[in-house]
Amino acid sequence: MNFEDINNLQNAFQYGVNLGASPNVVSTSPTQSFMNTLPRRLSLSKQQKVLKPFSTGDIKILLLENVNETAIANFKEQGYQVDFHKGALPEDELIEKIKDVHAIGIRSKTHLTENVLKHAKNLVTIGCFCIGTNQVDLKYAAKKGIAVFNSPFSNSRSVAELVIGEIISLARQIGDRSIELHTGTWNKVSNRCWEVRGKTLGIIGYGHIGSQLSVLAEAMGLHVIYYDIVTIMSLGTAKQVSTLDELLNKADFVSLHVPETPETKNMISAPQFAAMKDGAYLINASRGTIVDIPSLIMAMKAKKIAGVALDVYPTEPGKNGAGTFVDSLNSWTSELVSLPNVILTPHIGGSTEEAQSSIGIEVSLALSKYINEGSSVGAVNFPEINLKPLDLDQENTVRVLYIHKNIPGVLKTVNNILSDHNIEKQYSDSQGEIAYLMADISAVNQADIKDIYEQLNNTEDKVSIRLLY
Ligand SMILES: NC(=O)c1ccc[n+]([C@@H]2O[C@H](COP(=O)([O-])OP(=O)(O)OC[C@H]3O[C@@H](n4cnc5c(N)ncnc54)[C@H](O)[C@@H]3O)[C@@H](O)[C@H]2O)c1
Ligand SMILES: O=C(O)CC[C@@H](O)C(=O)O
Repeated sequence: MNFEDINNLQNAFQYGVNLGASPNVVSTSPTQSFMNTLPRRLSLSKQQKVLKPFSTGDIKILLLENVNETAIANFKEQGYQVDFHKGALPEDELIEKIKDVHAIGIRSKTHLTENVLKHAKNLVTIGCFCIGTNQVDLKYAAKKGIAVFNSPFSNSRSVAELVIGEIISLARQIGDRSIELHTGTWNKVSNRCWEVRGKTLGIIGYGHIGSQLSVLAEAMGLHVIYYDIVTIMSLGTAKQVSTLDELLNKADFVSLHVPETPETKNMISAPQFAAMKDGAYLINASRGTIVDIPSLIMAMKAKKIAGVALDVYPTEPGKNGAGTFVDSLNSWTSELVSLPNVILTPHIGGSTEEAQSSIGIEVSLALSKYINEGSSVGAVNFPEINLKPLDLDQENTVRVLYIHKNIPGVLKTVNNILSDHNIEKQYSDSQGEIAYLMADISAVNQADIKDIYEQLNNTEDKVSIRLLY
């Protein structure tokens, strides 16, 4: 990018970046109306200076997987160009599209691997409009200077509520009774149908979702035990157990709420099914790789496990539609669907109006703040830094956003370049191989901007650079 490109961009941002402007949020419930105040609560003051972002073209945002309309509205309000798609894209199309966008918004189906990201020439930031970020190569993204944001808890309650519904549905075999009646069969039975009161729920992973579930489950009279790799304060009368086996030995219902990591891959497999109580139930609304499904099928056929609810799968279809959940996707599909008391949902744990609308607002604000101001607060792969927005009277102040390799001597080089000017504020932090410096430089004229840009751009250890003014 040369300086002329930079100047040509300014008109593209004539709509400014005031995040406080009306958000066009859809309101559907009391919870929602609280969440709808989020943009106002996070808004920039009217007295703040509107910074003009630079890039090689207008800011282009690619939104996949039916990201909520609240995000589209927020991005459009920034003046960005939004390319919206309901589903995920096949890899070749994704590679074509990602080549010239500055930001991409995805959910769980789009895999932003090194192979995809290496084609992203202008990508500044990635928004995961969900909790999980395992679908993104976070390390490679950081190496390329791309900040990744997510929504750490906006759909936690929705998942916990789904699991509560599934606990009762499994205990009462509701899925099977419903399928039977749909096909004309009246089957009024009580055999092996239970109340949940007094039973034990074992929660694996006591984070945002696991702890919400704990509170809801106790309200229904379940005893709660949980296993986590860190010691976590229990809510209510729940008790942390020290081993996974102890939890599996004691729980009537086991619910998984751990992230996808190398340690959690096939965390529940044949030995763990063997350790579970006879007739126990399993619920997985975390990630599909955590349960070894062929072992689950064996445990169910042996009547060791009385029922299972799955919301996530090792491989999931990229789009909605008939004929997508079949053996060619996961070889065991037809065997699994033929078993009794198996509740299967299409990764809808976080799919409620409330959650999706909140996530849309939260992640689009984080991306806009990063694009417009450089604030990386909330980034999951990147040093989190922020400087307060510039005031209107700071007319000749330039904000330098400099991402560089985390090696000795870089700051000395950068500060040598900046030393002819007044560095009003500077904030720098590092995470792993990457470091990020934000600096506000005052008394800078147009020619100085060009000079600062070119000098910084020529530094050896630069990963990427943006100047805002
Ligand atoms: N089905 C859905 O639609 C849906 C929606 C949201 C989240 N999720 C999934 O649920 C997972 C959990 O979400 P969360 O917000 O509660 O995450 P979280 O980070 O708040 O909590 C995860 C907990 O798991 C623990 N943990 C990590 N590794 C562990 C291990 N090996 N053994 C035991 N405990 C371990 C952590 O210490 C933490 O307490 C997410 O990572 C995501 O994959 C699914
Ligand atoms: O909305 C999605 O696709 C993902 C939901 C969930 O798995 C998450 O990680 O938040």
